[in-house]
Amino acid sequence: MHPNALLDLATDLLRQVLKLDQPADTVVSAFFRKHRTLGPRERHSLAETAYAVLRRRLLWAHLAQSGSGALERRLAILAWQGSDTFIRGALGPNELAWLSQVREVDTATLPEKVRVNLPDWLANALKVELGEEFPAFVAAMEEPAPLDLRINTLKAKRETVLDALKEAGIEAEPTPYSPLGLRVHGKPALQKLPLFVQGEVEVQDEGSQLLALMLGAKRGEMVVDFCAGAGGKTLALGASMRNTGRLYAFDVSGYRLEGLKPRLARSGLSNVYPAQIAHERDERIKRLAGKIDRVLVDAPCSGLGTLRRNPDLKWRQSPKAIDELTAKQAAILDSAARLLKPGGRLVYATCSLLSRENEDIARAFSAAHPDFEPLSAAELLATAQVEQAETLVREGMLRLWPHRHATDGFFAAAWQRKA
Ligand SMILES: C[S@@+](CC[C@H](N)C(=O)[O-])C[C@H]1O[C@@H](n2cnc3c(N)ncnc32)[C@H](O)[C@@H]1O
Repeated sequence: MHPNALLDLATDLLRQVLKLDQPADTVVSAFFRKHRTLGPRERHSLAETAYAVLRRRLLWAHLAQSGSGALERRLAILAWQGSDTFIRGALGPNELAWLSQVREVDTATLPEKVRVNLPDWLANALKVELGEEFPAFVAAMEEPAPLDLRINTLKAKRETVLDALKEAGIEAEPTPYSPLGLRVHGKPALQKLPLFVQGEVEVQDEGSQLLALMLGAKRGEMVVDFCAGAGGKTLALGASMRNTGRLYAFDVSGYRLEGLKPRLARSGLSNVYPAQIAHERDERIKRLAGKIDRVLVDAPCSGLGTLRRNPDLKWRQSPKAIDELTAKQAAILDSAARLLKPGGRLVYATCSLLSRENEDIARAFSAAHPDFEPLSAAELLATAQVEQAETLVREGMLRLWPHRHATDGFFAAAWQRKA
């Protein structure tokens, strides 16, 4: 495709993505469905350019002020993710001169807000969380998230998968904390590899693997994954139960649960019972009250721990949305806790970075439920063979950060229901 035509498409895509009324990946997928003739390289440049703009939106918007023409076109030029020679082929003499001039700007001299690329409410909250680590966090948000795999222990061992990947020309290494994880170098296509098709591995961030390990689900138990979604953690729990017992995968979204089906088929698990519930107080929950050994609440949250993958979230979330989420999180945790038998284990988890969605919810739950004893995350993780477990924990709760642990941002707290 001629550079001009591709830049026009990038401009059009950015116009849609920057409405921020839908998740960026939804907008990008719909755009590619509409433009079916685009090749893989062109898709890659368009999608990566859109994400690059979202990641550093305030910086690009600041630099774009000096140019002329459609704002989205200027943003696409500045953030272009593809060959420089190619994009220059789309520019007229004025744009070329402008681009050279903008590239001379020393970004270190720009105002802080433009350098951190976060809305004020979020930057302020994260400064409180992180103190002097805030700049390291900001820098980490500009790095791509790694590609991690979880070994399906029903079907394979980490060493054999590592060898098979090597044979396929894919480099990987064991993840530093999860005993079930591999971190793959680069972004190779894995979907067609026999070990993926046959369910020996699943793509799962190392942090997500650690949450499932904290639940410690065992053979023959009754376990509930209360907010199962497309089942990332369900699959890990089912394997940890050695495909025995009963694992209920609940979610209010039938659409998300549908996504679990092909993954379940690959995994070889037959102990999983997916069920759509109407809300957290559904009849089904009442029927199972007091009967369950372990419950994971992977609560709906702001998702801010996944900003490297979903940079649009920082512009789409708001303090008001967080207020609504925290009310929901508390209600779900409260209801899910009723499921537990005496002696049973409850884990509350999010992929949020904000204490409002994390420690505050956990502390309020502890205060309102003296019959639930808080458990030490470090001890639970160490028991699950997690290396350096104590470095993953703050005040007894799991707290993972992209800049510290190279995982997505995650939180988890655990309790035991008193006998
Ligand atoms: C963080 S996502 C779950 C991700 C999933 N556990 C995984 O590992 O792939 C949160 C899920 O909670 C679901 N959810 C929202 N409200 C709920 C409720 N009241 N009861 C149960 N699930 C709910 C959402 O549909 C969403 O799938």
